[in-house]
Amino acid sequence: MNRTASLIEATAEQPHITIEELAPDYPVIHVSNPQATASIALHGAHLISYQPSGQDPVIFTSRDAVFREGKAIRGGVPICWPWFSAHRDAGNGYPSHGLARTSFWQLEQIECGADTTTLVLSFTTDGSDASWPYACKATLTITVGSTLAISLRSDNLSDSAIEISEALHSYFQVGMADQTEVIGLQGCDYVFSLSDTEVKSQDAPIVINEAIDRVYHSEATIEIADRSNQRTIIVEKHNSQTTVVWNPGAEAAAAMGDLANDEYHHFVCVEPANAWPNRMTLAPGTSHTSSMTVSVK
Ligand SMILES: O=P(O)(O)OC[C@H]1O[C@@H](O)[C@H](O)[C@@H](O)[C@@H]1O
Repeated sequence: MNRTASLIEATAEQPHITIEELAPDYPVIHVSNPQATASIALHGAHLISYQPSGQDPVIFTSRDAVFREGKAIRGGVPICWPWFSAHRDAGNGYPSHGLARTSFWQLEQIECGADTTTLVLSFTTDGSDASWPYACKATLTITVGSTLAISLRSDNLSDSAIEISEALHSYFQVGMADQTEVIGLQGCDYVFSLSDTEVKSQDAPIVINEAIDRVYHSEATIEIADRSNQRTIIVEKHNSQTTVVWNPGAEAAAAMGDLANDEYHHFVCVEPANAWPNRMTLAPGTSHTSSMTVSVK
């Protein structure tokens, strides 16, 4: 039985769930409950849309996104795990942002409540991949309701300590990025991407009016003030000590085959993470869970 048929069978009794095959053997789980709709690709456990009732979509996915095994989806909430950004042996050509976002996950559980739908998905490594010779497990819990909650648990299943970095690489939809402020990182230290070592301090809310790629040391709640849509997206974090803010700007966007040229205007990535000085060291048999809750006001 292929992945789509298995998912259709496993979710047949679930009232909020329909399954669509976006590409051969590439299923997407659509959620529709009284409070919101959402879609999650089994590939990467990748949330590709979230829209609370009566609101514009909160999550952006490119109209040029590619849905194919081994290719990361442009937009949504890519799960960067078990490493964020370049692999520590980047010279080996290992993929950016970890193995999990370009692999199929397992659906473990679905719970349909009155107003919420919760999905639990997992991805396990057995140590056989040269880029990640460790046994560990990621468990992602996504709750779709009037708010969106996503938690990522990392379990070290091996006999030695493992260093893990991660991000919930969320693409938030905005009317116009250059009329959007990211508020909440004032006073925090940051670096320009992870290749830079000079630490700077953020002195004011961030306006997304040029290419930006900054990694902040911060646990703070973030507000994305979208002036053109007259709404604010609030990102609350738990056990996440890093926040990445990214938008490619015009030039880099034009070079990306899976992002239409004008689309960089319509999202900002605010990524709850544990990276940079906040990589996690998990002792054998231990776990760590980080999470975010997204709401709109
Ligand atoms: O193109 P990718 O692999 O999805 O990465 C997009 C961006 O993701 C951000 O998290 C990184 O800080 C950027 O450096 C990177 O360019």
